Amino acid sequence: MHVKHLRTPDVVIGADTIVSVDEQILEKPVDKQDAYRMLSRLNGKEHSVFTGVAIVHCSSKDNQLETEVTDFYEETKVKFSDLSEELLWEYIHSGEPMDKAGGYGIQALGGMLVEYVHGDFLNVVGFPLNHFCKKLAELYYPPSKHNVQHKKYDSIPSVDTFENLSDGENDSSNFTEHKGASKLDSSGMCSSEAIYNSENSSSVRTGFMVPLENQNGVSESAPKLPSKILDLMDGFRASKALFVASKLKIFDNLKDKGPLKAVDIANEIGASVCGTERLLDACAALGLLEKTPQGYSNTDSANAYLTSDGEYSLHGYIIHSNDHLWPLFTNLESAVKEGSRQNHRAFGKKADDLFKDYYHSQEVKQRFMAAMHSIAHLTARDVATAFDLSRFKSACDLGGCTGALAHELVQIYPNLKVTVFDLPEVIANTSYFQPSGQHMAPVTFASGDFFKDNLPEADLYILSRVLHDWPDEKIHVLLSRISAVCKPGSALLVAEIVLDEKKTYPPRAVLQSLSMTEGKQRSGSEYKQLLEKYGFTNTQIKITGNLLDAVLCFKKSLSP
Ligand SMILES: C[S@@+](CC[C@H](N)C(=O)[O-])C[C@H]1O[C@@H](n2cnc3c(N)ncnc32)[C@H](O)[C@@H]1O
Repeated sequence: MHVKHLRTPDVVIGADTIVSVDEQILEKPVDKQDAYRMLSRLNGKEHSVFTGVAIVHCSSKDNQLETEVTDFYEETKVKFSDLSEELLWEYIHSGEPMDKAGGYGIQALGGMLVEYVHGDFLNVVGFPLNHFCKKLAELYYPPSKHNVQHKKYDSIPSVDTFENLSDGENDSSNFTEHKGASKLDSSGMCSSEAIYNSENSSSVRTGFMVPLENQNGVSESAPKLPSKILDLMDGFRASKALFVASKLKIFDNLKDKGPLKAVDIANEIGASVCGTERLLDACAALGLLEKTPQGYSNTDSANAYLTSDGEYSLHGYIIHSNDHLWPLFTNLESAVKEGSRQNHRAFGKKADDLFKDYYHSQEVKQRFMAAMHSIAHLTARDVATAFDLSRFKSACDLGGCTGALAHELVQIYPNLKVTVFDLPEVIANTSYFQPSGQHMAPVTFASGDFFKDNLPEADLYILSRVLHDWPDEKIHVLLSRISAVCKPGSALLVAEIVLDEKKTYPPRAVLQSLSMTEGKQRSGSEYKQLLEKYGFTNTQIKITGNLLDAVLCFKKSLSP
């Protein structure tokens, strides 16, 4: 403007907004699938919306442009409720997500996805007006350092118009009483006011927050609460409350019932009334239960995921987390110091083979299988549809456990026959997990050891949550054996959490690694490299937005 139109603007304002979840930035989706990936990441979780703003104050001196830049950002926390696939897709089909950071617009249809907003709503819309006004006021009316009494505002400061701010006639030593202050107070919009007493004049002005400085010039404004750190500090209490409520079958007892009083639930589960009441309140505080004067009841999420017979129940995995992972994680310090698994400390004996350890007792085995089943069932649809597998006629799910993925595959691809291959002690216990009322013919179960025994013939092999468990030598044996039986053009589908290239996302995978199995989690390029070593090419990676991602690769044709 200065050069082209020979006019110097007073001020230029730039702003842009991003959405961030689990330390990742979500920009605008490039297509519907990308919008789905973003919205699935936000589903049921709290995320942050940041807007960065730059205010460039311009002036010209001797025809030279002079600029002074002030920048700031505003963060607002937004939580999505637990949303169904149908709702997400309906929202995506509305077309609204496409030009919006994070794939939603809170001011329109996207508002229905949001459970709560902590902070400035307008910041989520795209511009943090309140913070901006405060900044403008600071810039144009810097407060005197002396005698500043400070009180905090809850609401928008009383700036009549922006013209008032930019007229340049007022300065910090020449405040006049601002009529808006009492108007706002009486209407209840502002909870308090800031009062400045300069040496020469006593005047009242409202409009912006100024940190009070003590005699040493040190700011005494309250520090910003580190909410993420505080949440992590409390995380273990919340996890344990969920585990114990699941173990005591609180969610099962409340299923399909009206609100129940603590005393009734305590009687049902054979626990103390005072202890039960505290646990129920903790579950209500964590959003797992509803509490009303009539008593406690399950939330929709608790009915769907926390009851032991819910279709997508996570009960199995929660019990595994309580009984197996929790004792291991309480020995994390030793695990880190020694660089090894801590089964001997947690369970009193060393684990030579991860699975022998799980399968040494019927109870532990069933618990482990239920845990695997709950995650496999929840992820099976997304893994099965990550790629079009309709060209394959037969598949073999190696280490396929209860057959949850196999059953989903045959539903989606009716021409596919799937064999689930697992250790004999697992195959002997799969009947409990089979879906009822389905035509079962296309899924068969075969027992064997994939390191030693003949692998069933198939034109698609599957390794779901297998590779991350084993050290490189074992992976070498397994992939060499699969590669040897795989005909050119046949494929291998790997289902794992695929790490980003920095290997810090998603945190779930990085935290799983702390269990110190001899295996490891890998990034997309690491999977590609590993699979290429065993003759698999054309590797495609699909980040599903679910708990497991998918990698598909094809056996290279023999060179002529
Ligand atoms: C982490 S679980 C994953 C189960 C299932 N694929 C899923 O994604 O839910 C690993 C599976 O590999 C099986 N497994 C371990 N060692 C095996 C072996 N030597 N031969 C065949 N299966 C094995 C285990 O019994 C278990 O079912």
